[in-house]
Amino acid sequence: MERRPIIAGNWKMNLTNSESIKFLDQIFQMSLSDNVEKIIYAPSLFLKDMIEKVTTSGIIVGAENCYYEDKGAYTGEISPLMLKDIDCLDCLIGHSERREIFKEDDRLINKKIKALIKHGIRPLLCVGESSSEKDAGLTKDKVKVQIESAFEGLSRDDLKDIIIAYEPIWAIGTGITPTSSEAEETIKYIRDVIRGIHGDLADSIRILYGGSVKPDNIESFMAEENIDGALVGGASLNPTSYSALVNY
Ligand SMILES: O=C[C@H](O)COP(=O)(O)O
Repeated sequence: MERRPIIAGNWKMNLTNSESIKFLDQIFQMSLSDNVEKIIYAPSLFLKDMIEKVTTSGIIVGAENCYYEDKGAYTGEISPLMLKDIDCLDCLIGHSERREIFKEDDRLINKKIKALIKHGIRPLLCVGESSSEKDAGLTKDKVKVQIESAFEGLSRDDLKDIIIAYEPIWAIGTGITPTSSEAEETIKYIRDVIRGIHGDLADSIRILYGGSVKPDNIESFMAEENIDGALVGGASLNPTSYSALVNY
């Protein structure tokens, strides 16, 4: 099945507001492939300005995180309702930095996915193993549990637009990556896990690879049958390298 590739940037806590606007001004001058879906997940503070600015550029702006309640006494959090109100219809969920530093577990991530879907916001769910889990041969067990817990209580129709990113934690920001065939093997396995839950949804769902993706290695990942794109941290912060990734 034909799946449109996605190149998604995750800016994390890096650029300032003025740098984010400068990034967009620069990228608007560059020619970007229409064959690729382009998403930038940005800090919540900049989302409204960025969404107003991207208009017809073909770039989608998403949030890096959100809470699962609509409103209430949750100091420091933002809700899916708030995202929807500013036309932010994409959100990263379960990034390993959220899981590790902010102690988010699979149950919380499942609640967040349900809340996003309820509001018509498309989640991009991150999964992946740590270095010690990899060394212990637990990669497949880990991603299976993460996918099954994230999908719990959700129908095939609920999940039709979800995007998955497989990000081995040991590859994030390290310059070390699995080979493209190792990433392909795990991503193919994730597709099989999805097939076990929701049948042929597995054929249409887009699964990205993330972890030290750069303009000089993107092609090898994109050449793999089951890898539908990349979730990129560091190399998405600069318009020149982000555009090189989009035009891989
Ligand atoms: O969400 C993106 C990933 O954490 C990858 O980050 P990186 O490209 O800087 O390794």
